[in-house]
Amino acid sequence: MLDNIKALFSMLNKQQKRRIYILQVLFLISAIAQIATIGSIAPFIALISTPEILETSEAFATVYALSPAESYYEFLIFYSALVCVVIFFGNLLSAVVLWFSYRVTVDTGAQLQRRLFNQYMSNQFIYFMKNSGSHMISKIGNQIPRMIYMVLQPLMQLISQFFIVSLIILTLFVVDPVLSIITAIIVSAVYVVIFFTVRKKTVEAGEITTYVNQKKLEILQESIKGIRDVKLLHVEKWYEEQLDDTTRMGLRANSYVALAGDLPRFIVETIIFLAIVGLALFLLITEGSNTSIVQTLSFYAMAGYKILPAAQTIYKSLTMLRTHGKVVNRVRDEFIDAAKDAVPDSELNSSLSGERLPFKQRFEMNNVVYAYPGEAQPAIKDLTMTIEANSLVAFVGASGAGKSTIANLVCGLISHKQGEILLDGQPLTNDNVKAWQRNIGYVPQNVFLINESVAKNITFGIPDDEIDLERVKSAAQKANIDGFIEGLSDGYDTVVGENGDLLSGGQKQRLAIARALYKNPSVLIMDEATSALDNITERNILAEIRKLSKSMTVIMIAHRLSTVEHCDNIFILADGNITEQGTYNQLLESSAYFKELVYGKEEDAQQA
Ligand SMILES: Nc1ncnc2c1ncn2[C@@H]1O[C@H](COP(=O)(O)OP(=O)(O)OP(=O)(O)O)[C@@H](O)[C@H]1O
Repeated sequence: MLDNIKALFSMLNKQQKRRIYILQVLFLISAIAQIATIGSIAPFIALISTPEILETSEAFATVYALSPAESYYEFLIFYSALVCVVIFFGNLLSAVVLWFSYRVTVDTGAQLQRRLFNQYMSNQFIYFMKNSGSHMISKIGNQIPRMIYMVLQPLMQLISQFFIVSLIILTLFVVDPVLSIITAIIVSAVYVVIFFTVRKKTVEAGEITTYVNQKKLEILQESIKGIRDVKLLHVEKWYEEQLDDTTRMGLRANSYVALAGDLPRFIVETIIFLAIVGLALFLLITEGSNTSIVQTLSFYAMAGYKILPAAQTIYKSLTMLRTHGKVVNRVRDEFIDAAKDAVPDSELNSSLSGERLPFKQRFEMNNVVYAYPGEAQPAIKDLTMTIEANSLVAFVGASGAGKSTIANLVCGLISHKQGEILLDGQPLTNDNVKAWQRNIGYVPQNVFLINESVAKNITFGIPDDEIDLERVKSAAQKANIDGFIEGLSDGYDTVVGENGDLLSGGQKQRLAIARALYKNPSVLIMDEATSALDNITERNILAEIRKLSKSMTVIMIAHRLSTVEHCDNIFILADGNITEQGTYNQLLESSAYFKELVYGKEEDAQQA
């Protein structure tokens, strides 16, 4: 458990630690205030039950003399008011400290979530290819809140209640050392025995909770995102049962932890009640009926009334720490892992604005080698090529030949390990890659759309007040989707549904093209970006793209040869390298592979 607490503190920054230390001081002050409330009740009861105490007790006589009261009743009112003030301010202070404690812990959680998200975002593109999205979502959305609510908050409660219990026992010790030691031993023995009896199962319950949270997320993502397959395979019931089984497993674990946390209360409550009854009988037998018995009993009853919930909270907090402690180490490890290859925070940019790298002549790759992390075989092998600025080029090749990998290298989303990439003769490095990326518009194979308006999908990532509607319309026109958008009920304000579910595949692709063009890129990369379009729409877009390529470099990754006919240069890729290049007509002459592709196409056309 100490290991978990250390791990938790290792994640906090200086300010967070300072606030937690301040909180400890406040806990101590609040505990002292609570003790004052206990201490003020017993004399009050004595004063009511025995008015003559004002003369018999030296302490009462002194307070009476110092007070403005001139009679017993006036003093009773004065003392009652004093008790009320002590109780009111004591509890007010405790409430304020509790509020501050929640603020500090919740704030810490929010900051940690933001920091982990920032670390994820500071990673290279490859990090997101290696790590699953649900894993990252679960860390931020699930495990950090669990760490805050199930570990940090219980830890703070444990410390605050520990102060209260210790001070009560200390006060009892001053009043009656033997009795206080016996109380402390009995109460702690009950808690310790139960804690050690249930601790193994509570740790297991914590592990089950971690598993269940992750599993539920996966089941929900799989079934909802893969709804088409789920429906066609008729496996809705299977997913429902999976979800139900997993949820039940989690609930069983949680109810065990809840029961283990509440169980000792009943035992300790009974013991304390019996102890007070026993004490009353003992005092009656040894001292006879007198006022000091009432005073002593009310003091112990008040102490018991305060000590019981405090001890219970300590125990429950310990059970929570035991159950969920491991989540802290997991989050800490995630911070370490995500920080390994993260770039410094200052290099992250939150807008499109910023310097662009001038690109006027050519893009070159010289003997570039790229292997995906953990892969023995490079995906790109000793590749050399030149793309002239403001030209229209295409990459053609079999599936897995390396086309998308080249596109990622051109974008600087992945970094080559050998060889060099030159932009107008200048090497592409970590220092200029951001400025280079501002030049690039990328249309991916799988279009990602957000559940927002058409305009926001085109301007993706731009703050609302910076959206330029004229530019949006111009991009839509070039992508051949302006007519469709204007025909929609809300035009550019029409919401497209989650991942564009209210649109056809071709409409999604054209929105993605408009999004890439909105950036006014000097390089446009289209990764199979017209595959879902009908022939006429594709022809219209390609005509537009050809016009654009007079003032923009266009790189197309293509399976369909119809898209490459008018290219200035076509690169044929096989097994991570360029095997041939030339114009459409040149390749028809020189490349057997290309010829086969074209003949295939012609045969298809004839069949159609
Ligand atoms: N994230 C990755 N990790 C490991 N290997 C990868 C990864 N992505 C791609 N590869 C491998 O790199 C090689 C090139 O893949 P790439 O996606 O670039 O091919 P492609 O020509 O674009 O294929 P397709 O036309 O099917 O999209 C393939 O052998 C592929 O298995």
